[in-house]
Amino acid sequence: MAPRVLISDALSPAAVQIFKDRGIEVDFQPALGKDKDKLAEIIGNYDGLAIRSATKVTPKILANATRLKVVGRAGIGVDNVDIPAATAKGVIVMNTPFGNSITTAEHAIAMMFALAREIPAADASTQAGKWEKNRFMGVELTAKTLGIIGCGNIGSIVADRAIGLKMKVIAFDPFLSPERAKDIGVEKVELDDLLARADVITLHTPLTDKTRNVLSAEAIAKTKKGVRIVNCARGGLVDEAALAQALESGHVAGAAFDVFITEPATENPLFGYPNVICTPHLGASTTEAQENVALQVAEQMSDYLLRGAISNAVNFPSITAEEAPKLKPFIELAEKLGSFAGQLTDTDIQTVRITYDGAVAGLKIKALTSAAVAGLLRPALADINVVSAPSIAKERGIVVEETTREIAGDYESLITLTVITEKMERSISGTVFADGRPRIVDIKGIKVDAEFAPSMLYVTNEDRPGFVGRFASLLGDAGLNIATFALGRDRQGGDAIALVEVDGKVPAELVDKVQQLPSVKQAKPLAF
Ligand SMILES: NC(=O)c1ccc[n+]([C@@H]2O[C@H](COP(=O)([O-])OP(=O)(O)OC[C@H]3O[C@@H](n4cnc5c(N)ncnc54)[C@H](O)[C@@H]3O)[C@@H](O)[C@H]2O)c1
Ligand SMILES: O=C(O)[C@H](O)COP(=O)(O)O
Repeated sequence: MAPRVLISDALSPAAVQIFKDRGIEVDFQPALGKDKDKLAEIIGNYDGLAIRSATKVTPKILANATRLKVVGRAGIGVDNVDIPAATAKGVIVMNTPFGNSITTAEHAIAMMFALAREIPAADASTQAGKWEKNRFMGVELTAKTLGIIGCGNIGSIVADRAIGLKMKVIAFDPFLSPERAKDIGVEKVELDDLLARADVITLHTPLTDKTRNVLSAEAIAKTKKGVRIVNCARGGLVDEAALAQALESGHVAGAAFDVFITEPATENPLFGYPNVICTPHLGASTTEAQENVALQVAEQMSDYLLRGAISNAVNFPSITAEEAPKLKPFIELAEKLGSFAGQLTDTDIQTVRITYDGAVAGLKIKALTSAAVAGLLRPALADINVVSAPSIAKERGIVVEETTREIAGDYESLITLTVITEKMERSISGTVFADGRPRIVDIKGIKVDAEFAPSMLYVTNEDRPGFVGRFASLLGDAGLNIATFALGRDRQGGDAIALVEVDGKVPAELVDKVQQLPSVKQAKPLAF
């Protein structure tokens, strides 16, 4: 069945065409994002959801999203998506981190000019027939100091444009390296220094617990009298009420805001001041940027839904379209090794150790580890998948350790999964043969050679004569046909393992009977 995607925001129709061209069914309902009840009602019909900032992907929406595999944000900020809830549900969240950066940087520069020359007010006055030539006295930007808070993709483009305008650019960004600052021609400063020196301050950070109210009343009080403030990043970076007071007192000469604490902003403490300019979250709204982000998100979502390739996901490592087919059989192996161990482990798991030997060590092991953990926990938690597994393991206090050794041993690639509980430590190893099928090659240090089958019986016993005959008779008496039979032992008369593939489900009574055979230590049905 072809995957189905819902576009619930005003994306460029270019996205619709991409989905169609890739063979994906698409519903384009650009106003639906604002109707959360309707969205919750229909989201269960879709494998993918493409959004901008109007659609809020809440736990309630996700709870109804039974088929959803991917949320694609045609833009940068994913603060309208509950990432932990999406991850817990196994939904990939991806964005397009660069497609609208230039456009947004240009909006910030436009806002700075509009503030410096009071263009909106002058326009309104002129068109009202007033010709107030003496009312509007602007400031020149050349040689002024621009303070950038957050000098990432957009901040550094703003810096580049401002340098072109002959401004002095200073930046506060704890993650900006001195080398990068030098490369882009900005002076890296501390926040207080920026506040004291900047004639114009522009914000370009995401909204996090650390950046919320980065321009608080206290910070605004430290700014230069006559400062102008531009926010084209996120509402909440500036304390709007404190800024309104500073505008009132004349300490701040003007403010230009594209983003607000509450959006859509129909009322706001900043509204009504003559020296405030507001736009309705238009930073990314140019034909070019919207085309970029729509095309990119549709390509990324299609690649994931059709080929398992992951790019720009905020909750999973990237997997390219070339890597995806190489990873696929090892993801299956890792998940099945995890499942094997999970079906045999009844007590609380403390640690999972996964070792990658040989060629597999060169692949994206994060994805393989996630698959192994998903397989391991699935017997206890049916809904888990590779996306949600790491966070669920963390939540349960399970330590996940990974080791890679690129030198191959007996096999070109080998994955060994070790589960440690309070009472025991159990390891199982597997590989992928040339036919692409995963095999079990070692259980608890005992060599075996078996495929993972839909119905299996796993038996550990003491290596004594007579076991195989009695065991096979019990299966025969129960009318259960043996498809394959793998045996292994650590030494003559030591510990032995039988891994048997059978046609049909293993009845519980049969498991009890096998368990009672002399020399049997454990009998357990397994399903893959
Ligand atoms: N108005 C719009 O329409 C619009 C459009 C695009 C992006 N945005 C927003 O613009 C913002 C910046 O986007 P970007 O693509 O440049 O992001 P980015 O991740 O490239 O850059 C963000 C920068 O902020 C810095 N930062 C993080 N925490 C900080 C802190 N505590 N103090 C100072 N700096 C800090 C980071 O180190 C990084 O360099 C985001 O909030 C994004 O959502 C808005
Ligand atoms: O984070 C972003 O990309 C911007 O805020 C743009 O949001 P929009 O797509 O709703 O215009």
